[in-house]
Amino acid sequence: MTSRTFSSSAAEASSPADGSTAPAPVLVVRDLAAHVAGQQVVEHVDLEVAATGVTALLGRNGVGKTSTIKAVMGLIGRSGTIELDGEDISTLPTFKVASRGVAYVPEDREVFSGLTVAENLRLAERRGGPHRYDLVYELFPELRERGNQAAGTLSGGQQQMVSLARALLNENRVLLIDEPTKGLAPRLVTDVAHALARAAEVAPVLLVEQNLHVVRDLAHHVVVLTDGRSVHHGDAAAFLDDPVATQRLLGVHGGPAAGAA
Ligand SMILES: Nc1ncnc2c1ncn2[C@@H]1O[C@H](COP(=O)(O)OP(=O)(O)OP(=O)(O)O)[C@@H](O)[C@H]1O
Repeated sequence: MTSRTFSSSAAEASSPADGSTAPAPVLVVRDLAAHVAGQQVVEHVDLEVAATGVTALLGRNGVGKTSTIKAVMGLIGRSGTIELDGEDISTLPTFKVASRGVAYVPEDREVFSGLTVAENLRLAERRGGPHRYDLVYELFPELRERGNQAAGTLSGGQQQMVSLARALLNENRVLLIDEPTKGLAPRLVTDVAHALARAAEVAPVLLVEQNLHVVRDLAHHVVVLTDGRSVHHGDAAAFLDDPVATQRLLGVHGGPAAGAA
């Protein structure tokens, strides 16, 4: 059933085949806690995003995956340690976290619907550049063709492309991407997964994703949350191949043919 149909390169990129030591993780989070409207939504999360490739952040609905990403971005109140390339960013406001090179692709795309595709991209340009329009249009040629179209009139998949393109436009140290295939038709899931694989060649990715086919194809490492706590870290394939662990932690029967959650 499952096959490496999108691209296996991202999943394999971060595996040092020669036995050499893996490079230091780009993002290290320790003892993260976060709250929204007086409610604690993240209790204790430790995670590392590998220096290359895709690290997947997994868990059942409502366990705190999105809140973890928002806490890293400083979008919700947080405590704990967050280091980017060894530098503490845990007290920085969101605009400074972003300007240090942490890109966020939110779950609901959040394009400016009244603006054109081109204007959405222009708005994302970070001062000083460089701006990688070549990469963006190579990955998403449709966005060039639809440059004058209002983003709100795009399909869900096309809006996802705009959202990913905004993150890829600038040189970032790490991409935090929240459920990019959510609600997309199977063909578009494949397209977005292709784009994610290419994105991971440009910058390491922390990916929240419910579709385990996509996780299997893209991710090298997984971090699994339960009730606001990180409870498992490790090799993605080993985790997905363990039906007991996937059943217990994700509520789906895993195993070598693990499918969508
Ligand atoms: N603005 C908010 N106000 C109150 N509770 C919130 C708010 N945002 C999130 N929560 C709660 O925090 C918990 C974690 O939510 P979060 O969206 O981080 O989970 P998730 O793992 O990303 O879920 P899903 O997979 O369903 O997107 C949930 O119980 C949710 O109801």
